[in-house]
Amino acid sequence: MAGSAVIEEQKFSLQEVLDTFKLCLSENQDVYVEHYVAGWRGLVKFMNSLGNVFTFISKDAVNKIQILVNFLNGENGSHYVTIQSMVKYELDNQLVDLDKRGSHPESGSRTLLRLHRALRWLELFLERLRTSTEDSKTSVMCADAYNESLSQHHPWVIRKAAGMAFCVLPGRPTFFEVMNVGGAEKVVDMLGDAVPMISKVYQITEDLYSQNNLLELP
Ligand SMILES: CCCCCCCCCCCCC/C=C/[C@@H](O)[C@H](COP(=O)(O)O)NC(=O)CCCCCCCCCCCCCCC
Repeated sequence: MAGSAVIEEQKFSLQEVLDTFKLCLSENQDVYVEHYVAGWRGLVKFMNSLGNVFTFISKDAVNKIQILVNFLNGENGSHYVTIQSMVKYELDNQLVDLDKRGSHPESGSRTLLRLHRALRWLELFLERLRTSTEDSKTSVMCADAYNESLSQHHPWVIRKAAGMAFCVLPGRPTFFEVMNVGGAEKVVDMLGDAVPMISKVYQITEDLYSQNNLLELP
């Protein structure tokens, strides 16, 4: 029949995105920048599918992803394979502004730190989502997770804008649908699998930054 050759578009699934974070860890627990960035790309895609109000948030994430990809594909790319090698390389070569913004305002280390802080928000939000009930509000879960983490690093105006974005988040049923994982039970299973993985990547990065005194990079 004419027109019946429907092109099967690869449907977005949050499961695949969160699986990307599993690929982040090397055998000796180093974090691969390539997969870290791929995970964020998928999250941005998810966020954009929720509506235009979220583009001010995703734009910043996209910008930071691009900075890291440029390093990865640049002439010193071999130093940017893992977060560990990136931090070492940038510190050894004085490529990081440590106290105030100066000649290296967009180092890999400070750029990744911004995503790292956002990963903590994600971890807290997903854990709330996992343990939520039918009448739980995504906007409240999202705001609580944000206030407990990322908001502490944001000025008032950003906190205000983020708060407004949370208010227009779709409800739990729509949210689960867009995740495209299956019914609520499946979502809970998937999150039970994904959250510990994300926590692990978060913790390894946190320890690395803490050991090198990099948690407050400007
Ligand atoms: C699904 C709802 C999405 C809620 C997202 C919650 C996070 C709210 C963050 C608001 C950030 C506003 C944009 C501006 C940020 C920058 O000022 C600030 C500092 O950067 P600078 O030092 O270079 O100036 N940037 C940042 O903190 C990085 C923010 C990155 C945010 C990425 C958020 C991606 C969220 C992905 C959603 C996936 C949800 C999946 C759930 C099933």
